[in-house]
Amino acid sequence: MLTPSQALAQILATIEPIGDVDEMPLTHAAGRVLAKPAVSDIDMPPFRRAMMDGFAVRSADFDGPKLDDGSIQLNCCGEAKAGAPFEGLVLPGNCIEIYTGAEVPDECDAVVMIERTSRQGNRVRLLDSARAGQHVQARADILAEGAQVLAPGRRLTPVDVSVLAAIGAHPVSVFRPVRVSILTTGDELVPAWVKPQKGQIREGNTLFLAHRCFELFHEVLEVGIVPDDEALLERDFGRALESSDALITTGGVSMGKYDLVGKTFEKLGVEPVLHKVAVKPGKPIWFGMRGPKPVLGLPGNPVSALLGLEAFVRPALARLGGETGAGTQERLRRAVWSGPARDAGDRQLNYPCRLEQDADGRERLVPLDWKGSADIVTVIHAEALAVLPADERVEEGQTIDYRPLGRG
Ligand SMILES: Nc1nc2c(c(=O)[nH]1)N[C@H]1C(S)=C(S)[C@@H](COP(=O)(O)OP(=O)(O)OC[C@H]3O[C@@H](n4cnc5c(N)ncnc54)[C@H](O)[C@@H]3O)O[C@H]1N2
Ligand code: MOO
Repeated sequence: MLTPSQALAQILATIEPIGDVDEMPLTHAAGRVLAKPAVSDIDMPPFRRAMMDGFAVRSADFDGPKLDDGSIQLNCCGEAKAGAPFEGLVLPGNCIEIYTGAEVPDECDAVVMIERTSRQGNRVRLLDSARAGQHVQARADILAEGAQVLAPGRRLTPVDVSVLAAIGAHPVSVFRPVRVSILTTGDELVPAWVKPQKGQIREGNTLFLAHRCFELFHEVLEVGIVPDDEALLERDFGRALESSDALITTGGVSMGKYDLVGKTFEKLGVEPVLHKVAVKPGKPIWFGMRGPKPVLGLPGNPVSALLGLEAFVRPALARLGGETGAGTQERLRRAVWSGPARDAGDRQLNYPCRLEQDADGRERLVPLDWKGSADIVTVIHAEALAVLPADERVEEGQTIDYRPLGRG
């Protein structure tokens, strides 16, 4: 059986990005994936910029004779404010009043903060001597015109969008979002608003999966329950596959007589790539492709579906959507196992934990009292899934990987 890392590598190697590009106004660009390099059309700042309110001076003026208290006097010959530069020349012995963000005149090379000055009419006394460059930001100090700020494949954050505005990348070329359908199978399943009768359970997997897909900026087209009936499965999976870029299902992928999902996928022309991964929970995951469309059958147990989403579906959809960065990788961090020594068994064990910080600031994984892959209730309190490697024993105090749970 494949390890989770091997399975993910195979999934990522199989999926090609959709590649369709939209031109988006920056007001709607956060969460979308950049399709072309973002290059600055300006220097940042575009001119030498005052970083304090005060007086723009020629630092050489401070080399001359000083008053008894060490200060010097200059003549104030004008002002510059953000958006309204000083138009004249600042001759030796002169300064101008200047405000934060304003352009520093070419003749000046320093700004003295207003707090270190006193003024009477046009006579300004400067208590501190000025070092060349003081409180002046050089042109293009932050960024030069023509520099690439972001590479394609990046899912844009709110900070990115603010930078794209500053460099003139509006509208911005982004990949269109992935359209995904999410279906669950099982004759026992009823929706949240139905009181379960004998043998029935309320289903929540589709809601978890759909909300995670929203958080990950995908479009969710269809969400629903399909009974364990070959004809209905074929009809509903087939319809969802026609309209969507990817199909995610949950339930019906293990060995029982009514586990019809893999069989239905194959009837619909989905090419199988893998079935079963050495991971607990989540073992019977099914993955295949119909043309360019990934099809992922997750197990029905709710925590198995969660593991499948975090470990495989999240990176798979990120790749389909054109992402190239961390979103397409396994999301793993390191922390100290703070439970009793534990054997993982023959599959990688993903165990729900709280995350705590010890006195030294190190993160600790505190295992919850979890009842296995059907127990999603305990996972309410989990911030992480500790990753206990297959066929190994993890001792208390040992540093191991974990999968963070949460929005990212
Ligand atoms: N003989 C074997 N039996 C099982 C194996 C195996 O290898 N050999 N694998 C086990 C493992 S591991 C898992 S995980 C489960 C997965 O089973 P399925 O994917 O076929 O899921 P179902 O049988 O349809 O359902 C399992 C469980 O989850 C509940 N469920 C289903 N859908 C939902 C939903 N949308 N929301 C909430 N709960 C759901 C369902 O009622 C069942 O209780 O198979 C083992 N068996
Ligand atoms: O792999 Mo199953 O998901 O253990 O419960």
